[in-house]
Amino acid sequence: MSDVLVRASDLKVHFGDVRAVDGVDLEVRRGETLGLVGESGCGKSTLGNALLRLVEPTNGTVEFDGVDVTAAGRRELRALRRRTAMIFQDPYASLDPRRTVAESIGEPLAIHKLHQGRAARRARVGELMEVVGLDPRLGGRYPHEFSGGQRQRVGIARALAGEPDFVVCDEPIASLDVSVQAQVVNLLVRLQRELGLTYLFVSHDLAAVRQVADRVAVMYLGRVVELGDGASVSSAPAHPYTEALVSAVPVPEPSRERSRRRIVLTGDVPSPADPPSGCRFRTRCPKVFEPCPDHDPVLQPTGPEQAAACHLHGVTDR
Ligand SMILES: Nc1ncnc2c1ncn2[C@@H]1O[C@H](COP(=O)(O)OP(=O)(O)OP(=O)(O)O)[C@@H](O)[C@H]1O
Repeated sequence: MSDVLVRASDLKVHFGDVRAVDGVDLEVRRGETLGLVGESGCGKSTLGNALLRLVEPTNGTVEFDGVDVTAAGRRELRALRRRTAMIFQDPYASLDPRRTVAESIGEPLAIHKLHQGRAARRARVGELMEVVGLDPRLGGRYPHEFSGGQRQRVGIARALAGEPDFVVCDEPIASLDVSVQAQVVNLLVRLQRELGLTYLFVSHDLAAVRQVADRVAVMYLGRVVELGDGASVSSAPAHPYTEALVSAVPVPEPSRERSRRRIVLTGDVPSPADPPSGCRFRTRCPKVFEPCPDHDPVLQPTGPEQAAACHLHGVTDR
């Protein structure tokens, strides 16, 4: 069995002129949490959706457990739907307000024909609620009767209903009160351990990603510019963009925090409809050198478990 569960190869998703994902090669390993960070609009959600084939790629392939899902027929796609799930940023928007939470959690069971029959389904919904720390007796209530953290637990229970292997967590704590963020993160970590899940954890917040991720992929304008184990990426970033992201994260110790040097990127993020020629970070890069070669760099190893797409790390062409 390969240790890679999901593999994207030269994946592109364009919406008209907008190159939301523009040539991504990425592997998600079985049982890991791969963090995906980058500024708003860099293509994180689109990449997550494309890995689950919720959007059609413009180019490239996605393999799930060795099967090319971009070429999958209906049966294979149905199997993929069952083995994958998504946890959304805003459970309020992703849950149907007119359905009880038990109905919402039970819906994937009906879709995937699991635990058939009323009693079996009811029992399974109760079990799922318990797994995420909700009292099953609250199953008859509606989403608006729950707090934000509880609603996210409902969203997680719904995601787990099909017994997925791979879960894309798209900013799962961004809309929650700070006080409950840690509880939801701890729940996700516990569920991963207990159920052997593989996560893609999408966030604009490097500090949040660092807490949960084994490895981190950094995205900029539709491409992965750095990939590595969490410790290396955050303590010795190899790409100038990652360096800027790392420098923006506050340090808990006051003495180190006082001497923290922030790298403030100047200039606007270019439009994904018209990315700069050559390296697409060059218009904002503090380390741009003249002349950076005029093609887009590809990921090059910079350490045992680290790679960066930057001309500082050797010049290669695709
Ligand atoms: N369905 C769509 N149709 C057209 N453009 C889209 C669509 N979905 C996303 N985009 C555009 O693609 C680019 C990438 O968006 P995406 O939501 O993937 O980024 P993101 O990094 O997840 O940002 P955020 O954190 O704000 O969600 C943006 O310019 C966005 O406007």
